[in-house]
Amino acid sequence: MLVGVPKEIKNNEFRVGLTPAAVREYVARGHRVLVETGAGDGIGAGDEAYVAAGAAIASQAAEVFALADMVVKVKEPQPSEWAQLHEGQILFTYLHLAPDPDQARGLMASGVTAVAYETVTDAQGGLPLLAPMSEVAGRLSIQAAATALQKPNGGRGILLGGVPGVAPARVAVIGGGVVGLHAARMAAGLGAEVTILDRSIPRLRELDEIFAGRVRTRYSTIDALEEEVIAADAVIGAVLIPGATAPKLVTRAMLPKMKRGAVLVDVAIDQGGCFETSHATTHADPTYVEDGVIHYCVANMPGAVPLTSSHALNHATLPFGLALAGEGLAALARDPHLRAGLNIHRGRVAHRAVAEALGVSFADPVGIAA
Ligand SMILES: NC(=O)C1=CN([C@@H]2O[C@H](COP(=O)(O)OP(=O)(O)OC[C@H]3O[C@@H](n4cnc5c(N)ncnc54)[C@H](O)[C@@H]3O)[C@@H](O)[C@H]2O)C=CC1
Ligand SMILES: CC(=O)C(=O)O
Ligand SMILES: [Mg+2]
Repeated sequence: MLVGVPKEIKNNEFRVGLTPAAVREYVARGHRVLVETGAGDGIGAGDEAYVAAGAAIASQAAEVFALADMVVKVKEPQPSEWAQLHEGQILFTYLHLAPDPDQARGLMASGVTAVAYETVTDAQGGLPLLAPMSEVAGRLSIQAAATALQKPNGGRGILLGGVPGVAPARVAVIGGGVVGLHAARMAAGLGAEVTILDRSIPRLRELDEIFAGRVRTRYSTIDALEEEVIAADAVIGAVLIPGATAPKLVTRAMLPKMKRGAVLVDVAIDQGGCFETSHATTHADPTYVEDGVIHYCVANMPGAVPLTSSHALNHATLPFGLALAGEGLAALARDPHLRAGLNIHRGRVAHRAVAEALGVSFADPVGIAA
């Protein structure tokens, strides 16, 4: 198969779909890889590193989109990229279609078979291609909160860990999955007073074991959520219902009750956000203020640390990408976990939760290679 890697074009997105080490794995299995010039610049991997790994270099993205049997990216295709995808081609990348009907229409019109990293599953009920970036974003969310809380940045002027004799900041983490765990770990590590809210009792039990009393856990009723949000200096939004639009858990009506200069970090913004007042921002202009509360809603947080993120992402995507390259659509027929990643096929939405969120009919992907 010819595997194509265009340079990412989303605002301040410095990750790359395949690292040189991943390219070498594809080439070792007899695939050809075509990489757009400069695609690896953000991780310090120049064209020469890709050539050494066995790739050919394309001078323009158009060449990659025209020739590739499978396009491997990081972020959802931007409008200029939808137009270049075509029938018979596989797209393997993050999509986050539920809150993005325009992209869904663009991909359906292109005829591409689009496999979304974020809905690929594993036998343990996890999301193995979302997890590494959730680890990164969870950890980054506390760096973002700490920065926003500084007075010159418009925040309350509180240090997350406090100092001896002065109370630390309070951090509420809504959703105790991968993002929530890593956010809580960083916040607790810096000395903050942390509460994690979740609706899964088994997960709250696990978190209680992991943190051994260092972090509080609370079942997320409306009451508990309101209490924690109002008391918090920083709130991290980290809920997920796979494929679906995020539930709006912090309402506009709660904001006036919050502390002035508190910060909301909506990591779930890529699924539409879990705060009613969230709208997506970019690394170029990451925050805005509503009702005296700072909002940080960057949808590609890991793009800010591309060295860490690109390697972590490639480690997770590699076996699935190799299966797609080796077997084509038959890999989707064989592996139900990879098939769970299928979002668009033959102009139809092939993921039930995505179809429900978009209000379109669902085309069952079973028997896809037939
Ligand atoms: N902004 C960014 O750059 C990035 C965003 N993300 C996003 O972060 C979000 C969280 O991802 P993960 O932690 O990997 O998901 P996860 O599936 O590991 O965890 C989600 C947690 O939310 C809980 N939950 C669901 N509904 C809830 C509710 N109503 N109240 C309380 N808890 C609830 C679940 O029980 C689960 O423990 C996703 O939307 C993901 O796409 C992930 C990486 C980067
Ligand atoms: C998960 C995701 O959307 C990201 O890493 O940008
Ligand atoms: Mg995202």
